[in-house]
Amino acid sequence: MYLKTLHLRQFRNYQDQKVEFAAAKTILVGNNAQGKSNLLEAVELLATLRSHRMGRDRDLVKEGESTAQINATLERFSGVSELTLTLRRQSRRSVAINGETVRRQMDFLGILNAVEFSSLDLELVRGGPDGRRNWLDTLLIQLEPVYAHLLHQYHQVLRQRNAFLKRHLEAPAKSLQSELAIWDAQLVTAGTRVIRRRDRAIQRLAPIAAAWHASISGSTEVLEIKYAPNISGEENQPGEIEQAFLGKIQQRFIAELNQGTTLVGPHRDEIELSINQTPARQYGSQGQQRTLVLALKLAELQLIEEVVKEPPLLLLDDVLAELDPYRQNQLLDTIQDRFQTLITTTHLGSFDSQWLKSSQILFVKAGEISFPAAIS
Ligand SMILES: Nc1ncnc2c1ncn2[C@@H]1O[C@H](COP(=O)(O)OP(=O)(O)OP(=O)(O)O)[C@@H](O)[C@H]1O
Repeated sequence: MYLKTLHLRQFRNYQDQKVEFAAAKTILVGNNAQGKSNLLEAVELLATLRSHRMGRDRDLVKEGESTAQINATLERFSGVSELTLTLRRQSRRSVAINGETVRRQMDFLGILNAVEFSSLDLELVRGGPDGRRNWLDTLLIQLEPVYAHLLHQYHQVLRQRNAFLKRHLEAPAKSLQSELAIWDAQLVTAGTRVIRRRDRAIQRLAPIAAAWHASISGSTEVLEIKYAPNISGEENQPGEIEQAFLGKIQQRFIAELNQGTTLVGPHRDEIELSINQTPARQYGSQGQQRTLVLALKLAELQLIEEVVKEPPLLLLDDVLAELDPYRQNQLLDTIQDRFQTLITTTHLGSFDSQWLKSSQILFVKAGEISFPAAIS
């Protein structure tokens, strides 16, 4: 797929900026805090309706304005689409395809696909499980857009069940059992859907990531990715997972009442990353952790391409300079011209001259983009 144009209006620090992408690779150059990452974030939002920076919609709208809009023209094998995302400071966002408002956000997802790779991704190894869940969920949304809806349903039930538990913190257990059973049933149904999809995604991703990892590390290290659901067990049939889920809720009933929160379910899942059978967080150097994250990102690219049958976009936010020349080349060789790639950097010095020649270079300064004459 190919992103032909992007138009940002009152988005972050952009007032009204159009960009035409004229090559498979675009390098955005500028000092810190000029708007390079903001532009990648706009593309990420079109792909997933999420931002890895976790901002609220009102943070995405330019200061002093009430509405922001991101427009894009995207070319796919099936034809050209115009995508529009409108963000509002005070009310809900809306999306449109070819000028027609789409009521269900999941119908908007899956048109533009992108893999984002930024220095924040190192937190996948070093940080807590919520970052890994979030990463997997964002990938799943692109692999099967209906997942966005399933996840939303689960979180809705979870919020309501938590509110119920909090309201009845001091109540005697017996008096709550029958009402709680209604929430339990909904939590189990919605949660099982999430668990099964996460499990399937990791099963597909893990061997691809392990192969990339072996190739980058020269086969000296073995990467293992394991889904460690909060509802553990060998079961993988929906009925069996539901049974195990309910059983665990019953076990933790008193603890949940005491703490006023839901202690069981996929909101507590973990995705374990290990190298040579040691948890990756403890394993090693920053370089090894970077190799792992690079392998994950290359696996995401490959898996999305396999599933959607078109190469997704790759968004590289200030990460090339952090990779050593060998890993840089590994990444650049993989990309070639197959994946349209947007790259941000503060300086062009670290780029291979061949690469620079075949790339479109844009300068970003204070929310404005200039298109310089070709660099020789
Ligand atoms: N809602 C907003 N309204 C106006 N300006 C904003 C808004 N959100 C962010 N900004 C501005 O955008 C700038 C940050 O841009 P961005 O994160 O894209 O930086 P960058 O060019 O990628 O630089 P770095 O190399 O530091 O990541 C900051 O100046 C910030 O004040």
